[in-house]
Amino acid sequence: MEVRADGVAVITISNPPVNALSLDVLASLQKNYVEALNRNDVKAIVLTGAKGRFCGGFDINAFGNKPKNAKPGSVSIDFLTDIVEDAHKPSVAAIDGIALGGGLEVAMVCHARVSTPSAQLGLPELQLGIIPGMGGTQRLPRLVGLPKALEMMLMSKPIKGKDAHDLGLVDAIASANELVSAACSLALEIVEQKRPWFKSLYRTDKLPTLGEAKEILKIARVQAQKQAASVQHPTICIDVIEEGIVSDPRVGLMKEVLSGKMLEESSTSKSLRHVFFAQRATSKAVVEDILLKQQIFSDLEKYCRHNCIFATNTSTINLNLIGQKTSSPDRIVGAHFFSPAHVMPLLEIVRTHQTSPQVIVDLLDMAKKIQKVPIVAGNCTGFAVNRMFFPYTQAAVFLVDYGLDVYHIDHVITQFGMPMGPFRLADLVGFGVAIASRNQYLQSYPERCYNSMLLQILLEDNRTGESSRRGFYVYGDSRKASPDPDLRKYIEKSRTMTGVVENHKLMKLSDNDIVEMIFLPVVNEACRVLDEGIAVKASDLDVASIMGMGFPSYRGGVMFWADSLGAKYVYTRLEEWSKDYGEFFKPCEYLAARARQNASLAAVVDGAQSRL
Ligand SMILES: CCCCCCCCCCCCC[C@H](O)CC(=O)SCCNC(=O)CCNC(=O)[C@H](O)C(C)(C)COP(=O)(O)OP(=O)(O)OC[C@H]1O[C@@H](n2cnc3c(N)ncnc32)[C@H](O)[C@@H]1OP(=O)(O)O
Repeated sequence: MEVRADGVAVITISNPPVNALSLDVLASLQKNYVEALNRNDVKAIVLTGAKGRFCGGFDINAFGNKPKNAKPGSVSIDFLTDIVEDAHKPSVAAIDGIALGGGLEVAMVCHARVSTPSAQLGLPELQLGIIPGMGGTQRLPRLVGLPKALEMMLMSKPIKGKDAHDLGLVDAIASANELVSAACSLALEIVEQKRPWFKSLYRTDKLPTLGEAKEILKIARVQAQKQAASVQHPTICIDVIEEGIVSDPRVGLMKEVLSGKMLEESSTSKSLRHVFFAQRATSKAVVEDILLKQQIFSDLEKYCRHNCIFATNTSTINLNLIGQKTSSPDRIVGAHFFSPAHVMPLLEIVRTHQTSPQVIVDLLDMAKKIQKVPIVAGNCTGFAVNRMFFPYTQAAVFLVDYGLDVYHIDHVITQFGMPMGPFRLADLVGFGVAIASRNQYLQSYPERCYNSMLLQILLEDNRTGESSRRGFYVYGDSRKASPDPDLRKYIEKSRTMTGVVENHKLMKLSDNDIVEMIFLPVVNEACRVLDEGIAVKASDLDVASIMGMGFPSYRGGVMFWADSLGAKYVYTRLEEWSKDYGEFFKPCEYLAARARQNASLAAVVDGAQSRL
């Protein structure tokens, strides 16, 4: 929320890629609204969406995952109607891109709407086997008339902003650049009583007489029965609309809430929501299957132009293998996005020895166009970021195997500045992915992997991380991670299987020692990445660590931070630990050379030839 000098509070919904109303977003929207309504420096409110999209509706993932104790109507009635629509300050929706489902419903709760001409406005809930559940069944007929509202809802048919303006659903049209300022001006005109202050729920000027309404609804029922006899939600939608016209719009709101809750639990809605996501999954991450990828690139080569770039978002398959069935190795390149791709800014552009410089330059250009931060990496298991960070979790698990507490380690690493500790991250990534990646590194760098049984043991007991609500932590309804006392038995089993016993020296490590035992092996591997030419320069690895792994930017990135300790100090610590705990900590030659010359890790020094 931003409060402008003219007294308008602009609240922006931001939840890429479609600004869906997740439970967190709804809670945040309500919190910001209450704050705006209470602030003396706020006269009016404008609600808009980030990145050219107002809102794609309620978060479809949230269906079936709502808090068990959620009061029916808490959003539709208590918040949207009683707080927003009945507020003593006007709200205006500034709509660009999309206002669909709950997104349009929230816009209709506002006292006016400004839209770009091409925006899509609609209530497509029936495509998901449900009905609008934030007041749309009551407000849409009162804004566009009953016949048009029935068509938009029963056909799930959106309309464009310019048509919505003709219908009276939208009060003004503006270009994308002028949208928010136009909405602010309109809001202030309402405050100054230069424009009417409408509450959509109570408008009647667009409604037909009761008799006409009953006739229109009767015809709609017949059509709904003809078009979709095997499902009930279209008829229920008509019943809810009718309730609000025959009785009272607030009674209609409650009927909408209760009907929506019942439909949400129906097998029809569960099936249609599955189809919604399944349709989008068909175009997805082709699995990490080397033969399938080889075939795809071989087929693409037959049909694409001679200068078409063949990029793959692989994170573990050797690129040289992917292009094996093509005669265009110069056009094969890796484009490794970090999950979630629509949020994480980093893009690893991975070249083989045969990738042409032009392809690299073209991808660097594309990266900028899609607002990503590119780093160029060489082709090896894990490329640059995942390669240098593979010791991160392994070092943390090593410390747990030898007696340290999982939750204390996560706390220390979070205090150091990471967004979350290695064990919370492992839960988020999921143990299946973590084990698959570890096996790749075991295969490529066996001499310096620490191979614990802990993850495997947890996975075998169906503890897969956050997705199964049990990993290193346990997870409640709100995704809150809580320590799990049961974890101890898995750690004991892991120690027994690997013959490891608690180490009292390690158990006395200071917090700073814990940070260094986890991050200095990462620095060591980053030095190898530089030594092998996988990364072009140390500062690229600083950017990669910050943007790919969340390393604290105020420490300059992983290599800059290591330089603040000094190559000699880093070398000495690793050398000590390798004597006590093995090859996992053994410092590489690149680091040794710089320690000898007390040089920066970014420096090119004589006498330190790459072993490649
Ligand atoms: C505070 C505590 C409260 C507790 C109680 C809460 C009670 C609340 C009761 C609410 C009742 C329901 C209210 C409402 O009426 C119901 C709805 O709003 S249902 C949703 C309605 N909206 C839609 O149906 C729109 C669906 N989406 C689309 O049509 C298209 O995605 C699009 C928006 C037109 C964009 O199209 P494209 O650009 O082609 O992009 P994609 O389709 O590929 O989508 C991109 C990406 O986004 C994901 N996504 C899209 N829409 C949603 C969504 N609504 N929810 C979640 N995710 C969505 C889509 O899956 C893609 O994901 P990816 O494949 O990239 O992972």
